Amino acid sequence: MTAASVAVHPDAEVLAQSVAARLATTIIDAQAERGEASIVLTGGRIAARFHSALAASPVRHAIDWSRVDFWWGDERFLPAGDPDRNETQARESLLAKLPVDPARVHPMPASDGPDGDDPEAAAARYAAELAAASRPGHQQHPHFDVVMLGVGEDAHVASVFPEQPAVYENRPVVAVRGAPKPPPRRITLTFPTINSADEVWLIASGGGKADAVALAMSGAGPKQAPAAAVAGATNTRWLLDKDAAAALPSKFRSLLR
Ligand SMILES: O=C(O)[C@H](O)[C@@H](O)[C@H](O)[C@H](O)COP(=O)(O)O
Repeated sequence: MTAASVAVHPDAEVLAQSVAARLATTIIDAQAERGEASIVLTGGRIAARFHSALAASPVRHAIDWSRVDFWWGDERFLPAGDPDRNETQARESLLAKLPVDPARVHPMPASDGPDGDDPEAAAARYAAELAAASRPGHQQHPHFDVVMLGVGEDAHVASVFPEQPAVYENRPVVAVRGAPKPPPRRITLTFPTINSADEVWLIASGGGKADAVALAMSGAGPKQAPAAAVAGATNTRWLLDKDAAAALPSKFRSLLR
């Protein structure tokens, strides 16, 4: 597992702008090397902020958005278009503002989709979509340049919550029932899929995340702190604002970016 780096930003707005810039550069570099990029989006409030920052940034014009694949790390199992779906929020804050290729936007199925109100079938469908896009030698999922993850107050990432079955899963995508963060039914990538990415970014803002960040960085196990169990093949980055870093040892808090 790669060693994690920590970047601490003065406030949520600077964090959002910094993540947007880092995401743009990651996509630009991937396209320079391979002609395309593949990123995994997350949900939540800080994600909405860095999506909006990227959508408004002049650097967005340096990217061929038609050659970016967009996947999701998790989704709330709700009807298509529901305002609480991560897909809905990502389309509003980012995708609708960019010339993306609709065929390269891969939302997780909705509860009124082809499998109806069956999250297990929907998870299996997404696993099949990931497998269909897989690269040689990696039968279950495509290459991901970066998986972005918000961090919950309980140290969950995606929809892998402490003490829940998804923590132990080896299947690439699973249904979640009884999630402590509403809505209770979700679909989520699991650790093996998340950790196949070149980079994994854990992005947290606000004092409410300080204990979760400190717990995850203090050597807690995946059952207690799922955020402790994710790592990129090349880089793992904690991208924080000062408030979210407040419970870390002081050496980290001095890493102001
Ligand atoms: O579906 C979800 O709820 C998200 O994917 C979830 O993992 C989120 O990223 C964290 O809970 C942080 O959310 P906030 O940034 O809003 O605190």
